[in-house]
Amino acid sequence: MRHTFECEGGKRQMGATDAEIDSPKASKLVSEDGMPTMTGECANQGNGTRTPRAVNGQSSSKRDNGSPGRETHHRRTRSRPTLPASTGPSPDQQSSHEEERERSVQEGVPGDISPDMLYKHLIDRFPARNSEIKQLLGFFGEQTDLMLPLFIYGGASTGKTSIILNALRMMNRPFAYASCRSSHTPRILFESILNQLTKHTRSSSNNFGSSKKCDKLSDFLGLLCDACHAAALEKAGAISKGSTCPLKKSGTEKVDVDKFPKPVIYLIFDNVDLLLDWSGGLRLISALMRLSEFTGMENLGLIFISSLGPDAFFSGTGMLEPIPIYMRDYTDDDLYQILLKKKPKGELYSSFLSAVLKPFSRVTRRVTELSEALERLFQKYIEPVRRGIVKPDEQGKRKLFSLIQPHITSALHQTSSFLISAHSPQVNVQKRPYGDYADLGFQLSLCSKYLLISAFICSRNPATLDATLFDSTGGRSKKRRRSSQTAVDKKEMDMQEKLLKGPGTFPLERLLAIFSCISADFSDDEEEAELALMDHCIGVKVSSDVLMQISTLINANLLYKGSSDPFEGAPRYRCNASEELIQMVSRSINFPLSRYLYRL
Ligand SMILES: Nc1ncnc2c1ncn2[C@@H]1O[C@H](COP(=O)(O)OP(=O)(O)OP(=O)(O)O)[C@@H](O)[C@H]1O
Repeated sequence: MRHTFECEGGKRQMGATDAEIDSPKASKLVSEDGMPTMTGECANQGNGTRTPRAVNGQSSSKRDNGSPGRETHHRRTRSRPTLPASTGPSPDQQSSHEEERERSVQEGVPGDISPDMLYKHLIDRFPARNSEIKQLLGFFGEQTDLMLPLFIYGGASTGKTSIILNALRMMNRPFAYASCRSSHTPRILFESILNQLTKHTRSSSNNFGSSKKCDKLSDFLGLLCDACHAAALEKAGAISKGSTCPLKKSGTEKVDVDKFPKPVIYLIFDNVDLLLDWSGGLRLISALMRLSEFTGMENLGLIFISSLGPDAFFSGTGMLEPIPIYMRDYTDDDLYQILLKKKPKGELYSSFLSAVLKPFSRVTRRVTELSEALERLFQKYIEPVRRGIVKPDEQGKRKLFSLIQPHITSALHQTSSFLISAHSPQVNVQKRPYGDYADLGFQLSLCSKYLLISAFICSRNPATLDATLFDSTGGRSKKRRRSSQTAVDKKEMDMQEKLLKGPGTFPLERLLAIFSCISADFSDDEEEAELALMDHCIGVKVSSDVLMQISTLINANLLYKGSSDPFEGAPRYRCNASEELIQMVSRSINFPLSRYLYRL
């Protein structure tokens, strides 16, 4: 089939996100000055030959040493409009986290940018991601280079989405983005992609409707071909405006587009791990992976973003796996660099971070959550400097630290309670006033409640006390020795230090041992059946049931499972729940928590 197009620049910005496109206010983003937001570009290969990308991520075109690509065409600078603070209500409205992310994506985008500058800008914007960014830019190559599907995976808030979207925006590549979190049915997912490719803005004038109704994959394939073709033509039109490009024609003269390589249209599917919970989700993702094959469009750049690794999707399916790119978790040093970057001229912030980051990063390692939690504490920290009571010199910093110390523990507790309520829809604490806690019907099973309490005890108490608190039959030792004043002082200091460090980690065996002790003594008639099951579970061989409950607690972010210790070889766990929450859980099952907690 031969296609023709008119050599005119696109009138609107390509690759707008769900939030932009679906928002009633999105039209503002498109072209406030009535000018096209795409830059005039000219493909470096005007001879119609395509450049397939090598699997190692390097385009077959030559690259500068250490740089992700080579400048081969001219770009015009164009300022980009910023996303409004609130995108207003829309059927596809994204969560505040996603809105924040979209805003960050829009941050100062230079227009006329070489691959070297692009790389430098990205590693500056996203510290601790140098190698991943280099790898990614290698896969993108030039704008007409074909790309194998990419599978970007890693933990929450590791920059997977922001880095991809930032890179594509800065390269001014055409793309459509859909998150399976906000687009929670196949229909919304398909329509969101089509809306973006066809520049359709949902607004009151079209009753917030999509460009096309599309709830079947077969319909999507057909409509996607047309939408991508239109987007490619628009991009090629913009390319043809470059003065040295063989595509350049004057006015509205028709050009045979099949003679020239089509620009790659990138389709980004975010949070695809959620597809595993959709009925037929696995089939859908395997179809999405093969979109190029099903539509016959080789110029599709498919990018899948997931918090689960490829094994969760492709293991044993016989499917051709996309190229995996792993975004590793951030270390404390990485988090320090990232947070510091957000505070220019942050000398005081640097010493503040050195003092408090460690305990907070044990509660959450998500960049946005960490920076929000620390910001509140930082305001307290610098208050004496603002009021002129303390000077920001070395001595002053020590004073500031001693002043902030008493606030750290409560800030940690506040943060962990807030995060638990935010991450666990079942334990919806923040919507209830404090007095209602006792009435909250926890959706946790009895077994999970005991496990959670056991985890809290493990995290709170030193392991050396286990033998004192729990005797071999599961009972509690009532013996208590009187302590001297010095011993009490030492204990107090130890305890303060422990609280400052945040909840401690423990091995699975310790959790199960304490679980077995505390669950043995407490039962009533109503709970007998479940406890009987528990007794069965905690026999010599721990059944997979208990392990499943543990993994549920991990998924709800109530329990944290670390990576394996290189010496012990087994992962260590930590309880993320606040004392307030654990007390609530204990009350709900009449468990005498205070008897088991190490206090002075
Ligand atoms: N290396 C980094 N430097 C600066 N900011 C970062 C970095 N990594 C993540 N962030 C910030 O963290 C926030 C979350 O990032 P992003 O949404 O891209 O992560 P994600 O891995 O896609 O998360 P999720 O899996 O939850 O969707 C964004 O505000 C982003 O700017």
